[in-house]
Amino acid sequence: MTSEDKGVDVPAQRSAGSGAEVKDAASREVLLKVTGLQKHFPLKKGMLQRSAGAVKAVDGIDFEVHSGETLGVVGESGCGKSTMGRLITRLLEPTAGKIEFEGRDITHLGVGAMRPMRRDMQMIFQDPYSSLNPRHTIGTIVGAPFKLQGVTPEGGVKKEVQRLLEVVGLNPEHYNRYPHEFSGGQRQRIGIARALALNPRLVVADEPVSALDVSIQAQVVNLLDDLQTELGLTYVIIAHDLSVVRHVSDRIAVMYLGKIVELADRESLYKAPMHPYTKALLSAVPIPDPKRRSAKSERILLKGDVPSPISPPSGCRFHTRCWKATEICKTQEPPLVALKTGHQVACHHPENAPDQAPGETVTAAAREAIEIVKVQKPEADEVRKPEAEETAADDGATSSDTPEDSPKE
Ligand SMILES: Nc1ncnc2c1ncn2[C@@H]1O[C@H](COP(=O)(O)OP(=O)(O)OP(=O)(O)O)[C@@H](O)[C@H]1O
Repeated sequence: MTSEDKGVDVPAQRSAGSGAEVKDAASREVLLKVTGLQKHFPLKKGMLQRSAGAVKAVDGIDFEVHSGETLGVVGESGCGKSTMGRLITRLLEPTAGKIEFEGRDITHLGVGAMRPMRRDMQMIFQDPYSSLNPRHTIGTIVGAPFKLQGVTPEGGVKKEVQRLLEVVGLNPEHYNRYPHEFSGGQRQRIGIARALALNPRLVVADEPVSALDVSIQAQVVNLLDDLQTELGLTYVIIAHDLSVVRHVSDRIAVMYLGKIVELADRESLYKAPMHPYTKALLSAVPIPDPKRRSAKSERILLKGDVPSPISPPSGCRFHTRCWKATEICKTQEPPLVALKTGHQVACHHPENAPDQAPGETVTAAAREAIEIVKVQKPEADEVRKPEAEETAADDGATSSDTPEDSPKE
């Protein structure tokens, strides 16, 4: 990462004060509150388009996001993370539940009523290749939110767009260039500049780095982190594995088949995960400590695929893949409850906490549910925060580089 990224100059935007202040987010006001949120996509079949059930993509989730914090949301592909992100930014209409933003119920606001709210909540998308219109210059792309909202920033749109490009570490002189002239990392910076244009309060980033090269991932994650400190942003960052959100999240929600199965402070979740699913996900995360990196460790391989969200398993949805499952797990859905301060889990037999259904016998299927493998943890495939700045190849996104002299990844 470059020094330009670090010392972002943001005079016209909301300032958060010190980073420490920002990271003490749990004590801050609740910016977003989600209660019983559901999204069921109806399935139709035949010529008559008869109803044939529904994909229960998000199936009753509750959480809060505090002003200035980062909530990481993780889970395997198809567990409903993107749908959740699109619901909270109101790009999708919920089937049930409630979404409150700054205390206001926005669950069913129409397009017109949502327009002014859009300034306050923005989304960054996964694919920096398809999320930018190839026929528009980056000036037009980053300036689009001003046009859509009918807002003229002080000094005019061009000046503000150039300032935003600088804020995200791009050369403001590249205002008239097209997306194809930029590398993946640079395009994601363009997406970030566009998201920041209207000085939002909440930014939902849906897998913001998963389409990027590993060395570039660290730079973009660091940029998001720096921007949060500078601008007082609140983030919901969606990722499919825990290594991406590890350094930037204050709290982490783990999703499985449309449900939140664990929600905890980062420290608590990494040190003592309670849900067996989280434990399995964590066992796949590379060890960040360089001294321990060559250490052998155990990886929990979950056998079997994620069941279909059209007809999820009864009781605890994870019971078909869990090595601790008992009869109660098959029949009773465990509620998401706080078993420790700041640590909620939905499990009858949690790890690192008293068993909620002691005396139950593990089912025969559970004994076959996983495979434990000894692995030498790889060194390279992780998002490292400080080291990445020293070692990662620059993605050419500095204000002094040009797209020509910085080859695309
Ligand atoms: N518009 C839609 N119509 C029908 N089903 C949908 C729709 N959008 C998503 N789904 C389904 O909802 C479920 C959750 O999808 P979602 O994209 O939210 O998961 P995800 O955790 O973000 O996965 P990924 O990491 O692969 O994007 C999946 O089974 C998906 O196929």
